[in-house]
Amino acid sequence: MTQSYRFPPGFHWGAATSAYQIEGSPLADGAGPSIWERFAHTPGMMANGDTGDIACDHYHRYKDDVQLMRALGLQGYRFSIAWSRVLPEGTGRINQKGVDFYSRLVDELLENGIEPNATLFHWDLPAALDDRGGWLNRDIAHWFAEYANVMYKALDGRVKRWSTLNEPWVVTDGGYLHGALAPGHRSKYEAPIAAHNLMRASGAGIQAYRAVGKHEIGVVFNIEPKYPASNSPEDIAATRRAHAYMNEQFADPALLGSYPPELKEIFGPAWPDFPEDDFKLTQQKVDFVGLNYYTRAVVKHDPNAYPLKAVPVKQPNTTYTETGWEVYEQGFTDMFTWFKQRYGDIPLYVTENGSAFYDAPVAEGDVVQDPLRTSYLRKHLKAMHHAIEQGVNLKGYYAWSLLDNLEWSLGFAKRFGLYHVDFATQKRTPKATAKFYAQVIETNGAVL
Ligand SMILES: N#[N+]C[C@@H]1[C@@H](O)[C@H](O)[C@@H](O)[C@@H]2O[C@H]12
Repeated sequence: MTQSYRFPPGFHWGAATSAYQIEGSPLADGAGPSIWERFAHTPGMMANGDTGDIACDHYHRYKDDVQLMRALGLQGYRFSIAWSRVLPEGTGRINQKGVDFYSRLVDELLENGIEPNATLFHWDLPAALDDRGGWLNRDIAHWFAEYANVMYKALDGRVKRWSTLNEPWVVTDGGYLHGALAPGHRSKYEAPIAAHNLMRASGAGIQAYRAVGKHEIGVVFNIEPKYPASNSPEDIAATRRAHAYMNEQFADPALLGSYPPELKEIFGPAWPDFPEDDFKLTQQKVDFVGLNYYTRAVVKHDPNAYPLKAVPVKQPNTTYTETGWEVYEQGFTDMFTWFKQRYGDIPLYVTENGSAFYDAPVAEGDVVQDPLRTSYLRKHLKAMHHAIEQGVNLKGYYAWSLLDNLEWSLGFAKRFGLYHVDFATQKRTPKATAKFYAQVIETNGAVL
């Protein structure tokens, strides 16, 4: 009997984006600058000098982009809200034009039968708050709750699925430890403090929602399963450190109210003794957790690697994406199994999954042929189905991404979109993967 890949009735199919990566017009209509506005305009920080000044011009083209979603039969759309568009100084004064943009977007989605899924923070912290210490200032938990309440009041009811944070690990590893992302700090003393305050803020945002919200709220983590390069004790220990640092550092305080012991081993004297009371804030009941999966890492011990003493090992005879990530769909299944074993049967959404591959230029009216991206999607959807068959409480999937967009400091060259974007003309062209995904949605997976 051939395997059926039909998903459970009501499984939710969507696509995802984020504000700074697609909107453009970051300072329009009274918006304040974010740390990404500053970082992108700092010479040398962005590939090819690319910025989010225009990006996909979604701020002006959102109605057309909603029609692109409708053409695929998307049931949901995960987007993020630019904090400094609605609170230009991060707290206090509300920029109603900024709030109105997201209100119009939500209404456009609902009018086209697409469920809005809003992320409050997808890396673009208001610059004014960074000037006050940003994620290093414990007050940011209150600043975030104030911002969250502004958006709950404006959108809750029309938005029925909220996330507090997107991928806090990337914020601290890229923005505070290695300096490759905004705000570009390089300190093993700052990274744990920023990480802890991110989870305090997430907890404060969830607490605030419980007081006024009537629907669902959760948090989104990136998970990269780690596999030892050998059975040597050193490699196994290195793998454990890498796993705790990336996959448990944020989910544990949110879902268990503690940190894994490896973090003190990794950071040593740079690891603060956080007040026990903080975990009463970080640990809040969530209605779901969003998991972003792209790849796995095979890990070996390296005494010179800072600060993990662990490095990834490239694998032979396999496919790697344009972002240097191994195509490894078994890791997708393994991730769900691990997460359920450690944190219990929490409802889960795949809030991002996708791949960047080179896309050949297109002729007018053609479909961009992208076989490697379609293969990646097909393999990962099948792996996701296996997880559901093993009892994982998986409710939905958001493909990353609806559109080719600004891949942060990697610029526009890394293309993840279901739709190709010609950034010179802003023309959107469907890729073959978009057509395939539309069939997956229409058949609820039976086409796989
Ligand atoms: N790189 N990459 C693709 C994708 C990025 O574009 C998203 O903004 C992040 O949430 C996450 O890192 C994943």
